[in-house]
Amino acid sequence: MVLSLSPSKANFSGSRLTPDMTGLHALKMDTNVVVLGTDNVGKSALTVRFLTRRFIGEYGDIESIYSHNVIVDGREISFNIWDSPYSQELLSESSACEKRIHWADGFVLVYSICDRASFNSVSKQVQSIKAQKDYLGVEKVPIVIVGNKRDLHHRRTVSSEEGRLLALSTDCAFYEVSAAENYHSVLLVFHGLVERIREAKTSLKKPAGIKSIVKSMSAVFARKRTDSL
Ligand SMILES: Nc1nc2c(ncn2[C@@H]2O[C@H](COP(=O)(O)OP(=O)(O)OP(=O)(O)O)[C@@H](O)[C@H]2O)c(=O)[nH]1
Repeated sequence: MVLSLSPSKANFSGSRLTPDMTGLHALKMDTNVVVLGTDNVGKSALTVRFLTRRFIGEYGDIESIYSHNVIVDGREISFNIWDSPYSQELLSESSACEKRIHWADGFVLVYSICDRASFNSVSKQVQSIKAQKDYLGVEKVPIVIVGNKRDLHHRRTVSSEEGRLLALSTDCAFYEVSAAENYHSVLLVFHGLVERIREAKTSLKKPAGIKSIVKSMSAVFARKRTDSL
C-alpha cells in the first residue's frame, strides 16, 4: 500500500480550501474513499481534479492513497482517497480486494460514457461492495456512480438515462462529469459522497426504533403473564 503521492502523479499536499479552520476541529470527520472502475475511465483524472483543481492529461497507473482536507457544509472533512488501478480481483473475493472494501467508508465507481464495457462492469462492482458491507446493516451503502468524459458526447455509447436508471435501481447516487473540462461537477461528486457517508453513519448510531422497543416490552410482559398463570 502506498501512503504518499506517487511521483508520476500531481505534486501537491493535502490542501485546505477554507483558510480559517478555527473552532472547526471538533467537527472534523475522517473518511476513507476508494475510487474504482475499469481501465482508462479517468479514475486518476477525477481524483487529481478534486485534489488540485487541475487536469493534467496523463497519469501513471501507480496505486496511491491521497490525503486531502476540505470544508463541506461548515465541517472539516479529512479525505483519504485510494485511487486503485482496475483489477479483476474486485469481482472475485481476494483478500486484497476485501481489504480495500473493508477500509472504505464510501465508493466512487467510475465508468466512461464512451466505453460500454466499463459501464457494464459497474453493477457487478456495486454488488460486490454491497455483499461485503452488508454487515453494517445500513440501508444505503455510500456509493456514487460517475459517468466520466462527458465532453466526448460525440463518442457516447452510454446514455445519461442508463446511468441514472442504474443508480436508481442500485440505490446509489449518480453524476455525469468531465474531469477534463469541469472542476465543479467533480467537487459535487465528492460532496455527494460525504452526504451519503454521513447518512450511513447516522443510521448506524440511531437507537432502536420505538416500534421495536414496544414490541420487545410486550413480548416480555406477555411471557411474565403466562409464567404466573
Ligand atoms: N476527454 C477526456 N479525457 C479524459 C477525461 N478523464 C480522463 N481522460 C483521459 O483518459 C485517459 C485515462 O485517464 P486516467 O485518469 O489515467 O484513467 P484511469 O481510470 O485512472 O486509468 P488506469 O490507471 O489505467 O486504471 C487519459 O488519457 C486521460 O487524459 C475526461 O473527462 N475527458
